Amino acid sequence: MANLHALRKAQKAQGPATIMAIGTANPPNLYEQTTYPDYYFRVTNSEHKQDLKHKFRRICEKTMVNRRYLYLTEEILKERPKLCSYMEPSFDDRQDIVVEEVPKLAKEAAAKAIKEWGGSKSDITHLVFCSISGIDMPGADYRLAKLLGLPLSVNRIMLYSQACHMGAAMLRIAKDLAENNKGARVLVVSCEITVLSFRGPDEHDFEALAGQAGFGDGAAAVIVGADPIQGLEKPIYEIMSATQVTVPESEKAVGGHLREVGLTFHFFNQLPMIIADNIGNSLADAFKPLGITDWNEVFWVAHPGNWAIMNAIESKLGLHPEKLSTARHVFAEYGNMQSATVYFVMDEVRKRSAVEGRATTGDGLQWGVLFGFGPGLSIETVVLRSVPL
Ligand SMILES: CC(C)(COP(=O)(O)OP(=O)(O)OC[C@H]1O[C@@H](n2cnc3c(N)ncnc32)[C@H](O)[C@@H]1OP(=O)(O)O)[C@@H](O)C(=O)NCCC(=O)NCCSC(=O)CC(=O)O
Repeated sequence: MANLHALRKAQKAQGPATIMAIGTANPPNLYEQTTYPDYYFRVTNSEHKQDLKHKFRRICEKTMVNRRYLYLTEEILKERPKLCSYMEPSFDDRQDIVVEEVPKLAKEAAAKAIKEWGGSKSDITHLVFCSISGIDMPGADYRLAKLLGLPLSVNRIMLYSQACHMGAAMLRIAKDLAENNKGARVLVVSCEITVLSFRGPDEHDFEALAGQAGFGDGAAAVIVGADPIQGLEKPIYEIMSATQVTVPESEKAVGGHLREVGLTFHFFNQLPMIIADNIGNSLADAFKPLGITDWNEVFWVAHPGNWAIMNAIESKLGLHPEKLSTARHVFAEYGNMQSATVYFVMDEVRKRSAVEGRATTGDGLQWGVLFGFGPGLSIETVVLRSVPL
């Protein structure tokens, strides 16, 4: 028994899971929000719906998004006109694109993370990959591992058809992998492109229209491992805890359905209040062991969702405006890239901290919260510890 105990102890890492690199990527096509209504109504052959176009312009302005990167272009849409209809069966056309393109964009982000990490690809032991799009066999994880040239021994996990909370949820998974497998180096990748949900406008479907106005395409990757090798690996944040909670009776608050017409999307207008009303309990539970009860004492890496959600959280928790300013900046510059967004925010927080001469990677503070939410309603709360700069 004593030997077994020693064996099990030797299998585990000593220190906490640590984020050692962050990489991000977007498709090359940049769309300014001011001209997007003209583009969108032209490519979807909807110019005759002028009233709806004016409404869409107002919705675009209300999002507070300035610009977004999207994989789809006018040329691609001309080749695949079914994507421009409101509800024509079009799944095969969409699937042909996402199966190929999701791993490719993911590779760009992953390659940047691996470069920053500085280790060898052969030392990557686990790959955790999420995308709403691209269900296939073998999956996008297999394609990504092949594109990157990862060892055949890499342990792969593919998470399809999840949404915005998965950026935080994958850190929860990576933490368990890194801390329970000594020497593990986990490549965590998220890639979201909106090809499944792009569709033409319909005056009776506000939720689809709001989706067209707010979602953007992006990929992000992080490397997670415990016990960084001194002189070789540079910690950015330690992951102290990671938990998920499901808000009861809230499954209709936000979600989607994969159908012949692609991915449909729905949300409640009350979503901001539902999130703001429930996040306080998650924060209290997460920070109780540290004795922290003032949410302005921690740095924030929040999934933005939309502007109203950030307003509701800020007001309910009494947050100072700078706490969500990086989340707002990322949302304004890229839109809601679903599960990838929170990694863009994390990348921006550590870069801004360095540029502004802060003492730590977390705006000069020691403790921080990385927060995600998505269909369920699932709330993910990750406690981060910054490192000195
Ligand atoms: C689209 C919005 C910017 C609109 O902002 P506001 O609601 O403040 O603006 P507003 O009230 O003036 O509404 C703008 C126009 O839309 C109309 N409108 C608003 N709500 C409506 C509804 N439910 N049904 C029909 N029309 C509606 C208004 O009448 C108005 O039209 P008119 O101008 O004609 O009077 C916002 O609702 C928004 O950000 N929605 C995004 C939703 C979203 O993407 N959520 C995803 C987060 S989910 C996530 O991140 C997690 C995940 O995906 O898992």
